[in-house]
Amino acid sequence: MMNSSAAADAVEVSGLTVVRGGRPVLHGIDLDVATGSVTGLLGPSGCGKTTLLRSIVGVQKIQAGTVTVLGRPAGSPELRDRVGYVTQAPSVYADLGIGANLRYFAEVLGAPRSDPARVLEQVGLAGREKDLVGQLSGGQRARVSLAAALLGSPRLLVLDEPTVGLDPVLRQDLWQLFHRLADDGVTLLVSSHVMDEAARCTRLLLMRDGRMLADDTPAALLAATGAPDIESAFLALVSGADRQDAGEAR
Ligand SMILES: Nc1ncnc2c1ncn2[C@@H]1O[C@H](COP(=O)(O)OP(=O)(O)OP(=O)(O)O)[C@@H](O)[C@H]1O
Repeated sequence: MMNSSAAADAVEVSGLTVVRGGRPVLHGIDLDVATGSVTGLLGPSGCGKTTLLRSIVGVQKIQAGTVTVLGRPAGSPELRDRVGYVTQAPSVYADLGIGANLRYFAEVLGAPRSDPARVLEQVGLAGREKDLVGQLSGGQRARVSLAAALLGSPRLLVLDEPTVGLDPVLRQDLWQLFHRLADDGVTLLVSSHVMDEAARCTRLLLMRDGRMLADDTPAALLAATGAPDIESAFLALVSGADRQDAGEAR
């Protein structure tokens, strides 16, 4: 079914179950990501964040459940230029310059010719078009990958740990960019295992062991747990879940 309402959720996941390498990795996940939100996906390493993002982008084989993105089944051809995805590994060519990379991806996507200059400005790399990607720092390379994902002005941006390896000033710049994009109606789903980034999100999904522990605003999570920060709130939710599991096992 096609969503016609602008207020509809950008992502709707129901009963999502994924098995990788013969092991269950996601156990029947349900979640919605509101249009125009900056939603943080947080949880410890290995809890399934990347697998969930891959399912939303449509590159992950799923065993059960449904994933609907901008009103279409995840991975539909119509979503190709409406969803931007930045993986943890840089997805740009090391032996090409920044400008050549962006012009190539813009051509493939059919994005406007003015887009490479626009996205370079957005990620703070204007004037660096000629720099070879292979000679950039890790953080600069990550920003080129982000710039490539911004080509064609996608309506949903799925970013897997986009701020890893960035200094605090760049991290702040990027979070400001995320909120400017959200103000324009773009939806951002951003994974991180750094809990101090949580406060920058309008909504948080807290994950553990392939299950969703919480889906709420940062303020509501703090209020519900009485914790002073998101890291403590997460730990409180984990010990609550453990107590519940132990109770059910008895
Ligand atoms: N290609 C693969 N084949 C088999 N199992 C995999 C594969 N990739 C990931 N897994 C397993 O799936 C589980 C979830 O991994 P995933 O990468 O989704 O976690 P994550 O929360 O994104 O971790 P991180 O924060 O370290 O990136 C892990 O137990 C991992 O070992």
